[in-house]
Amino acid sequence: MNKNSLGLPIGTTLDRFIKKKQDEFEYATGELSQLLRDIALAGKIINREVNKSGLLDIAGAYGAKNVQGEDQQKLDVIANIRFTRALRNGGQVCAVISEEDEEIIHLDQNCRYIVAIDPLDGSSNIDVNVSIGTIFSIYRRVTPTGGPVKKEDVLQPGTKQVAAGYILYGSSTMLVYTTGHGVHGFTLEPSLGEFVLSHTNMVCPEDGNIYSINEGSWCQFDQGVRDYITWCKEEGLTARYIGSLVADYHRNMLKGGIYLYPSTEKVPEGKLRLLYECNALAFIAEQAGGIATDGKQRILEIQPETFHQRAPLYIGSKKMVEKALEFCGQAEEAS
Ligand SMILES: O=P(O)(O)OC[C@H]1O[C@](O)(COP(=O)(O)O)[C@@H](O)[C@@H]1O
Ligand SMILES: [Mg+2]
Ligand SMILES: [Mg+2]
Repeated sequence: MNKNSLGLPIGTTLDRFIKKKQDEFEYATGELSQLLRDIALAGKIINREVNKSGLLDIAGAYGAKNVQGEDQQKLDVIANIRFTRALRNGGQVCAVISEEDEEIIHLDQNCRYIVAIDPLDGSSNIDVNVSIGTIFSIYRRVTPTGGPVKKEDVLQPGTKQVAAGYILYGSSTMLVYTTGHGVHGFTLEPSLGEFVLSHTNMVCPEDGNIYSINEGSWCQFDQGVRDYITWCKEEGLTARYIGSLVADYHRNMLKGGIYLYPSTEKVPEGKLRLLYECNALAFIAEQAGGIATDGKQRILEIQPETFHQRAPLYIGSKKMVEKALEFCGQAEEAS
């Protein structure tokens, strides 16, 4: 029987993989396994909606703004409802913090898992048929189960994540996650409706030649950032920017590259959200041998103060992020 590098048969489904991993942990209760399955199920449901996102009833703006002041797209709202419902029905989660909700969504306080989620990442690309995603972080609450979930349960540094990942709705649909024991990727086999193990022990190349940044913000960048981009051009590096964080990060993790969203005059604290964008990708990046920093410190070490706080993000291949920090570190120190 053909086996992959984990000794698992080719075509191993996510369910079987989760079960095998659970059996490796003597004290595993199965709760986290079930939660990962619930997220995968919600991902399949969203995938179905995304595939028809060009059709009238799904396309376009929802007509309301989220806590960030951004116009919500219909699919942002649909994805938020579907994920919250799947997590509620799954019965493993006591609270959710979502990009689309200002406050904590309280579920079953007898449960011990907290999920931070960006239900639909890359919203500006929904209606133009470009890859989009979902990003999730999982924590254990710090207050006792049975009692109300408190701010400190949600405002935990990224180092406390027990699992994190993303779903990429692209030419194929992939679920990529880590529980702190390597990064594995599963591709949705549409005819089976199953996520099948396709990428084991994903490693981000130490160096690469792709840089991803919205150069449209050039006039707002600090000199250090401008100098780094100029250096990338002089070195003949390739510019790639999809405008969906999940898709840009995924490509760069596979091929070697750096994604930067620095602080700018318009967004002095950065654009991307710490709890449900930066932390999850930082956990994945570090587990794949890459680096994730805000220009001053590891993203995972930032102590969150508010649910929707933002952070500058420099993430990707180790040598490339180190080079960027040579240019940009001072910029972030000064900001
Ligand atoms: O349009 P900009 O300023 O380049 O920002 C693009 C970035 O914003 C995001 O769309 C923010 O995420 P949401 O779509 O979830 O709000 C990222 O996916 C993307 O990398
Ligand atoms: Mg996002
Ligand atoms: Mg979003």
